[in-house]
Amino acid sequence: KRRHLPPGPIPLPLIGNMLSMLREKPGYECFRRWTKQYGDVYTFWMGTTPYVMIGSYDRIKDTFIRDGDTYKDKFPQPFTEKFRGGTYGIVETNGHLWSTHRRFTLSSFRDMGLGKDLMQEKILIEVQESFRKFDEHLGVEQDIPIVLNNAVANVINQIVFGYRFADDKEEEFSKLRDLMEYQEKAFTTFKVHVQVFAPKIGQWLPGKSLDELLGDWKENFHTFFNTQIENHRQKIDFDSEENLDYAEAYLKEQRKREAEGDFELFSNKQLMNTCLDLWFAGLSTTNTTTNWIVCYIMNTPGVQEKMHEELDRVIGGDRLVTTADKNDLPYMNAVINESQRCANIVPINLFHATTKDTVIAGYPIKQGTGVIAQISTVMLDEKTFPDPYTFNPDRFIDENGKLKKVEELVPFSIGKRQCLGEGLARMELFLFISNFFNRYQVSPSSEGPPSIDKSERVGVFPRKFNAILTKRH
Ligand code: HEM
Repeated sequence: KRRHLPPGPIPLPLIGNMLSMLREKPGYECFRRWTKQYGDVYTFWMGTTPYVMIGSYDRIKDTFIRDGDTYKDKFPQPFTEKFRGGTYGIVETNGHLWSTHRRFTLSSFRDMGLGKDLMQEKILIEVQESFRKFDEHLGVEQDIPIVLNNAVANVINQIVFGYRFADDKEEEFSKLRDLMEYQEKAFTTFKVHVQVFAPKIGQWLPGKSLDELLGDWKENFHTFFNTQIENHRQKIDFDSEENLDYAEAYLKEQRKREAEGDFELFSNKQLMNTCLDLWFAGLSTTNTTTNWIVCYIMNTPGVQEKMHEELDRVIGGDRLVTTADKNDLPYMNAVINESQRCANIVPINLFHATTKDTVIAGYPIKQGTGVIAQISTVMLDEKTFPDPYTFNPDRFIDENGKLKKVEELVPFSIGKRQCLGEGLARMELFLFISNFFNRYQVSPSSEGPPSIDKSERVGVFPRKFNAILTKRH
C-alpha cells in the first residue's frame, strides 16, 4: 500500500507510526521531525490507516484553501460514531448533512447576535460574575481554572440552551465537569489510543476496554443533552419570531422541515449531536486556551507588567475592557496570539479525507484518503517563529509598536472546515483575559507558577493550579 503514497516514516505492522506520537508527548515533535526529513508532504500511519500530512503553511494554503472542496470531508472515526450512535453532528459529518448544518448554525449564531454587542454583553456578565467569585478569596491561594471554566461553560450553555450554571444549576455543571475530566483521563490512555486506531492489538493490552469506559459516561452525557432538548420542546412558543437559544432555533427549523415532509435532515439524533458538538467544541477548546494563557503569562517574567502598563494607559480601573478597545491594546493581543501559538491545543488536528482523486506535491492521491492540515507544525516552524518553544509575545509586535499580522498563526485551522466558533472564541479570549488582568495582580501560589510541561499525555489539556489574586485598582 505504501508504494502509492508520499514517502514517510516506516510504519510498524498493525500499529503504524503511532508509537512515535505516544513517545513524544504531547505529539508535536514527531511531526516537526518528519517535515524536516521528508518535506511538507509525507504519510503518517495511525494503526493500519494512512494519513497524508501537510506540514507547511504554503502547502496547506495550496490544498485546503485553493482547492478547498477536495479537502472538506472528514475521515470516518468508528470510536466517535459509537459515542454518537451513528454519523451525526457537524464536526464529523460530510456532504449535505454537514453543509446544511454548518450554514444553519452560522446563520442562527448571527441571528442571536454573535459577533455583535449582544454577545459581548453576555460574556461581560460572565466576566463580572467571575470577579465576584475571585473577590471572595482575595489575597489567599485560590483555584483560578475552576472559575474561568465555569464562566466559559456559561457562555456556551447560554448560546445552546439559554441558561447559566448558576445557583441551583451549579451542581449540574459540577457533574458535567467531572464527566469531562473523566473523558480527558480515560480516553487518552495508551491502551485507548491503540484500541481506537489498532483494535487488533489494543484489545490485548491490560486496562479497561473502550466499551467499558464508554458505558455510563455516554449515558450521562446523552441524558443531559436529551433532557435539555425535551424541556425546550415542551416550553417554546413555535410561533414566536425570535429565538432565545440555538436549541429553540433548531426545533423550529425541524418543525418547518417536517411540515414539508422532510424528517431526515433535522432529526432528533442530529439535533442532540449538533448541540453536543457546539457544547464540547465551544467549551473544551476555549477553556483549555484560557487556562494556558494564564499559565504562560505566570511563567514569563515581565509579561504581566507590560500588560498592566498598557491596560493602565488605555483603560484604567473604572470600567470594563470591551471589544471597542481591541485595536488600542496591541500587547494584549500579542499575548493572546502567542499563547494560542504556544498552547497549540491540537497537536494532530482533525482527520480529513479527499473528496476526489487528486495530486499533492506530484503524488497521486485517491479519493477517500485521509489527509491532515498539520497546523501544530506550522505554528512551531522556526522560519516564521524563531526559537518556537519560547513564549515571546513581542514576536507579534512590529517596530512601531503595532500588532503584526502573521498568517501562519492558525490555531483555528484553515479551509472549509475552519473552526465555526472562531469569532465567539476570539471575543471570549479577549474579554476574559484582558478584564482578568486589568482587575488583578496574579501571583503564584506557594507551589510556584503552574507547570507548562506537556510531556505527560498525548494532547493538550487544562492545568489545575492555584494562584493569589490582589485587586489593582
Ligand atoms: C480557542 C478556541 C477554539 C479553538 C482553538 C478551536 C479550534 C478548532 C479547530 C482546530 C477545528 C478543526 C478544523 C479542521 O477540521 O481543520 C475546529 C472545528 C470546529 N470548531 Fe472550534 N475552536 C475553538 C472554539 C470553538 C467554539 C467556541 C465553538 C462553538 C461555538 C467551536 C466549534 C467548532 C465546530 C462546530 C467545528 C467543526 C467545524 C466543521 O467541521 O465544519 N470551536 N475548531
